[in-house]
Amino acid sequence: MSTLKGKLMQVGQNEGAREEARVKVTVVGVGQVGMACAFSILQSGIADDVTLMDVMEDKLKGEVLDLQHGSLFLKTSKIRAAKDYSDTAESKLIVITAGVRQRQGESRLALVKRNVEVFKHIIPALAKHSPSALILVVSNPVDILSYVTWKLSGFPQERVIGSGTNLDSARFRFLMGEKLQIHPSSVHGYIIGEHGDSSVPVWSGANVAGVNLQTLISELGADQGSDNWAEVHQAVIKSAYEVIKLKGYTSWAIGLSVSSLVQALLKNLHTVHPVSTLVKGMHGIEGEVFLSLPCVLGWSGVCGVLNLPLKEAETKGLQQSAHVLRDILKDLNL
Ligand SMILES: NC(=O)C1=CN([C@@H]2O[C@H](COP(=O)(O)OP(=O)(O)OC[C@H]3O[C@@H](n4cnc5c(N)ncnc54)[C@H](O)[C@@H]3O)[C@@H](O)[C@H]2O)C=CC1
Ligand SMILES: CC(=O)C(=O)O
Repeated sequence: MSTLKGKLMQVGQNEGAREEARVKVTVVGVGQVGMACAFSILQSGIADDVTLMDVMEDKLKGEVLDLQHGSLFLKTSKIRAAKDYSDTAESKLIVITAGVRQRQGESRLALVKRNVEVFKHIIPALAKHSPSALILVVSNPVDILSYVTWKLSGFPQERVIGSGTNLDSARFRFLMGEKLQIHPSSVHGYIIGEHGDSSVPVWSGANVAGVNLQTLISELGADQGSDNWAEVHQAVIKSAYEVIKLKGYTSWAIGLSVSSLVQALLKNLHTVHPVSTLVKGMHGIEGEVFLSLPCVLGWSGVCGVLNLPLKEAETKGLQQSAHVLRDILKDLNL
């Protein structure tokens, strides 16, 4: 007997093609950050298939259903829940947000032991089912967990990317913009190093429309500066602590920032973003460590790392950041 579908239309020969996603993105962890990332990625329309995964089955089911009910307003043909790792197979990009988050006043680095254990479970399985994927790590401490992901996946370094200081740099540009009353997209500046307390502001490169701000105020960023610009970096460091104190977690800004990275990667944009990558051999850093420097992002992952002409104090700050992270890495038994 003919089905309603059969009566409604001539079914094409390649009917199954809708099932074959060309660009599949898996988001692991459907907590506050995972859902903000998933929502921003869906809004961008960049993926044909967004697959979500979590150990909390009901929460996962509920989140996926809720998103599916919004399909009418989206341009992603498949939104699904992964029952097991095989459902994540053939992902082009995997965003990892699984794990615990900071409690009020807790540092990102304090999460390391708990989240490394989570990663030991999930990374080998994800890598097995999507051996050609790019992995974008968001869980904290993101620099440490990017290194852990690189080791556990066996992937080449360019395919493991940490969201790193992309968010810190967005906060930096927002805060500088507030002081100058200019939109953040027109205020340029990078935070490099650890996504966290030892991050380094590159004051020497801060500019608006190519006008280097340190040529206007040479002490820009120094404690004794006229406008107290040093407070801008302090505010960047305090941002997460402040938001966590007020609402319990951070989510929207990281979701938007991850979505912009996902677009750079999947659209092969070759745009430059401060993300966490293996920096061994750069700026006098000898050991294997992931931290953020401006990277060119495209279809193959990190396509290049910029050689920033840093001032001496900035290089020292970056080396100190590397030292903080190396100290933690040496205690991990991977
Ligand atoms: N890199 C960055 O800039 C930022 C990173 N984060 C980090 O993102 C992470 C997630 O934060 P939230 O979403 O707020 O936490 P959350 O507690 O709301 O969600 C975490 C989710 O991970 C899931 N999960 C735990 N173990 C899992 C496993 N083995 N497999 C699959 N899912 C698993 C949990 O069930 C939970 O749903 C934290 O580590 C947080 O510190 C948060 C904001 C910014
Ligand atoms: C929690 C965190 O890492 C952030 O919002 O920066």
